[in-house]
Formats: sequence, C-alpha cells, structure tokens
Amino acid sequence: MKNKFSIVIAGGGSTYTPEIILMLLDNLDRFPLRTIKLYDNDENRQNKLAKACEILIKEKDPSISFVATTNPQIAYTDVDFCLAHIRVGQLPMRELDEKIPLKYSVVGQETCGPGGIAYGMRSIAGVLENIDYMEKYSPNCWMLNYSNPAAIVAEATRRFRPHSRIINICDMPIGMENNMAKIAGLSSRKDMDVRYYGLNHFGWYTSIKDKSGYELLPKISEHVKQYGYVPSQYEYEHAKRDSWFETNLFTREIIKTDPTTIPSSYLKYYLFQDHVVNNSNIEYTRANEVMDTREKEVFSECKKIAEAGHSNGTTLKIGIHAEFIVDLAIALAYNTHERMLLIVENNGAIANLQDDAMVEIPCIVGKDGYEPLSIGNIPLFQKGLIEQQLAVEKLVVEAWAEHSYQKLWQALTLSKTVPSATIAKKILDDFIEVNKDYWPELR
Ligand SMILES: NC(=O)c1ccc[n+]([C@@H]2O[C@H](COP(=O)([O-])OP(=O)(O)OC[C@H]3O[C@@H](n4cnc5c(N)ncnc54)[C@H](O)[C@@H]3O)[C@@H](O)[C@H]2O)c1
Ligand SMILES: O=P(O)(O)OC[C@H]1O[C@H](O[C@H]2[C@H](O)[C@@H](O)[C@@H](O)O[C@@H]2CO)[C@H](O)[C@@H](O)[C@@H]1O
Ligand SMILES: [Mn+2]
Repeated sequence: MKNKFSIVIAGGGSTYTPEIILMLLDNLDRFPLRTIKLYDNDENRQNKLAKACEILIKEKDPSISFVATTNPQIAYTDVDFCLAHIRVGQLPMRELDEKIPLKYSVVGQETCGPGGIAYGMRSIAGVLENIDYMEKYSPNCWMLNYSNPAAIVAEATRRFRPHSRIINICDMPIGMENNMAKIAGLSSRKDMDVRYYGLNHFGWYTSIKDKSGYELLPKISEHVKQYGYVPSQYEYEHAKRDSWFETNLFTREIIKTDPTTIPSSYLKYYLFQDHVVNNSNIEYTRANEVMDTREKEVFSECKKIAEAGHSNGTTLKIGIHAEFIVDLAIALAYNTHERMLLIVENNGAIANLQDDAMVEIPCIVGKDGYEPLSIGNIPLFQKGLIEQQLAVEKLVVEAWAEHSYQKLWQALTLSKTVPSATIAKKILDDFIEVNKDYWPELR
C-alpha cells in the first residue's frame, strides 16, 4: 500500500489553485494524497475558491481531508510537500509593475525588466516567510516553488535559505516543449530529452533529441524560424491572436539572433525592447487581461460550484501544464531520477559562468534532491547577456537585504530593458511610492 501524502498549497487564493487541484486529483494513482490544504494570507480571496475546491476533492475521493486556512501552523503542520505559488501584492500590483515602466517607454512585464525587479522586491519576504513556516512545522517537507519572479526568488533562497528543502521551477519550458513535441510530430514532450541553459525566463535550447537519440533541433528550428512556437500552420491561421499567441509567434524573430539555438520566448523583452514597447498599451496590459479572463472565469466557476454543491458542467480544466509539479514530487518521493529543468546553483555546470549563479538547466531528481547535468562552456553572446541579467538579479537581492536605494537604482540601470540611469531613477522613485506596503524602506 503506497504512502499517501499531505500537501499544502501556499497562495491558496491563486487563480491556478483549482486547475492544480484537478490535476492532483487526476494523478492520485501515481501521487496518492491523504490531505490537501490551502494556505493564504488573504482569507477573503482564498474563500472565493475554497468551498469549490473542497467539493471537487470530495467528489473525487472523500477520504482526502481538506482545510483552507490563514493560520500558518494549521497549514504547515504534518505536510510532505508545499506547492508555492504566491503573488505578493496580487494582480493590482502586477498592473503597476507593468504600467509604470511604460510611462517612460520601457518594457512593462510581470517578471522581466523593471516590473520583475519591483515584483522581486515584494516576493522575497513572502517566500522566505513560507519557508520558515514550513521548516518550523514540517521540517522534512519539500517546497516546490514557482512563485515569481522565479529568478530573483531563487537567488534569494540561495543566499538566505541555502540549506532549505526548496526547489525552484518554472512552467515556461513545459509550454515551449509541448509545442516543440507537436512540431516534431511526437505525442508528448516526454518523448524528448532536451539540453537547455540560462537563467529563469532567459535561456536557450541547444539540443532536443528523441528517445532513439536522433537530434530534432534542426527540424524544430526550421519551423520556429517561420512560425515561432505556434505549433502548426493551421494554428497560425486559425488560433486566437491573443498576447500569448503573439509572444509565441515572435520567437521567429528572436531565433535570428542565434540560429544555432532555440530561444525562450521571454528573450523578446530583453532583445526587442522597442518592439515590445511599441506594441504595448499602457491603459491595458497583461495584468488587465488576466483580471478580465482567468481571474473572473475561475472565481465565477468556483462560485457556481459552491452554490450548486457540485461541479457538474464546470468549465474548470485540469491544469495539464502543471503536471510537472507532480513529476517533481514523485521524483522526490520515489527516487525516480526524473530529468527536469530546474533553477539551481550553477556550481560549475556552466563552466564559464560564476558558481553562485542560479541557472535553469536539466537536472536528475531523486529522493535526496537534484543533480545538475554538466553544460560546459557557453558562447560569448549568451555569456554576456546572462552575466548582465545575473548581476541585475543579484543586485536586487542585495538591495532588498541592505535596504539599499543605490543598489536598486544600479539594478534598474544595469537592466538591458532600461536605456539610462536617469530613466531608471524615475521608474525607481515611482515604484517606491506604490510599494510602500511591500518593500523594505530604502535609504
Ligand atoms: N514559475 C512559473 O512558471 C509560474 C507559472 C504561472 C504562475 N506563476 C506564479 O504563480 C503565482 C500565482 O499566480 P496567480 O496569477 O494565480 O496569482 P494570484 O494573485 O491569483 O494568487 C496569488 C495568491 O497568493 C497569495 N499570497 C500573497 N502573498 C502571500 C503570502 N506571503 N503567503 C501566502 N499567500 C500569499 C495572494 O493573497 C493570492 O491569493 C504568481 O507568483 C505567478 O507569477 C509562476
Ligand atoms: O500572463 P499570465 O499570468 O497568464 O502568465 C504568466 C506566466 O507565464 C508563464 O507560464 C505560462 C506557461 O508558459 C504556459 O505554457 C501556460 O502553461 O500558462 C502558464 C501561465 O499562464 C511563465 O512561466 C510564468 O512564470 C508566468 O507567471
Ligand atoms: Mn515561469
């Protein structure tokens, strides 16, 4: 009889929570659960979906106990895994992260550029707080963290919680690889072995092999040069042209900067800043889209389920893209040696990059954690870009720790998305004004 696990979802009020719970309930055969807890520091927001989540769970397996709480001791006592997806400041602060830089014709984005820096300054304390709760009440628990901005959060956990049982991960590669598998005519991304390196939301694929060892990168690359990550001509012609479609399509421009690799779509924000700004609407950014779509839809569906007392006919979907979280938990629980892209300390994996960089690279995951694969030397183009962005991320963490205005100004000035120290300072001063409740007071 397999052990059954107890999990807590930190950021229980997240718009992703219902789809992640549906995904967990769809994987009980390989990841059996005895308890699911929701933990949030905003009771009202969590209560918008807690009852519906309880109904979904009880419909699938009444033996699973459920609790939604804002009490850290209740949340973190007797748990084996913490799935952490908090958003400090929630979506209204994301909106400001995206709109303030656009006032100065600078990229406004959730995790990239000044928006990511402001978000990082909010997120560090929230993630560390949850790690400390976890270690106080369930010292053997693993935190599977995908709270953003994952690059800055990962650097902060490296510096301030170096021995904690936390693994930082991102679902962007999952999405890109799902599309690559379709492009290559494979039934699943798991039919591929990839080699990838970079920082979170700032990386490149260098090899994509099928299970016979055949190199698929040239074939996939030819498609990307025409359609980006849009997986087929049919989808190119028929898919809804929303912001994610445009982001996937634009990868056909990014790949021209190094046709020997396949880039993360996020590199658009760093290499084509002018294109991004010229195609942004300061009145209506991605945060507004999410508030008007995912947030509204998820909360509305949860309200319907809670009122009906059942989930018949719900449009809530299983978060298939989130299955990587179960893959990771299973690898830790059952020592499966799953190969996964994780955000980990470099320690020589990328030979010509500093050891203390938090890099996103393939790792083998087992009972005692992860073992990074060796990448070797990277080319000068990527090395130069990575080292600049890495310095930004490290300066943000130093600025947070030292409450340093100077270092945060340096981080903004150093970002490839910001044209001058003058503009960096204007953005910084605006950010300080709106983040008074979240950032340490800078001096
Ligand atoms: N790494 C990835 O690939 C990936 C993918 C998707 C989303 N995300 C991240 O997941 C998070 C959730 O996204 P969302 O759009 O659902 O956000 P959301 O605003 O809908 O929900 C986040 C929840 O976190 C809660 N929260 C904030 N601070 C907290 C704290 N200190 N302790 C406990 N709870 C806290 C909020 O109250 C809110 O209910 C974000 O950080 C987002 O960027 C990451
Ligand atoms: O703008 P949002 O909030 O919809 O998405 C921002 C997140 O985008 C990435 O996650 C995507 C993923 O890449 C895609 O394949 C699909 O699964 O949806 C996810 C969430 O929308 C990115 O990895 C995250 O860090 C961002 O927060
Ligand atoms: Mn991500």
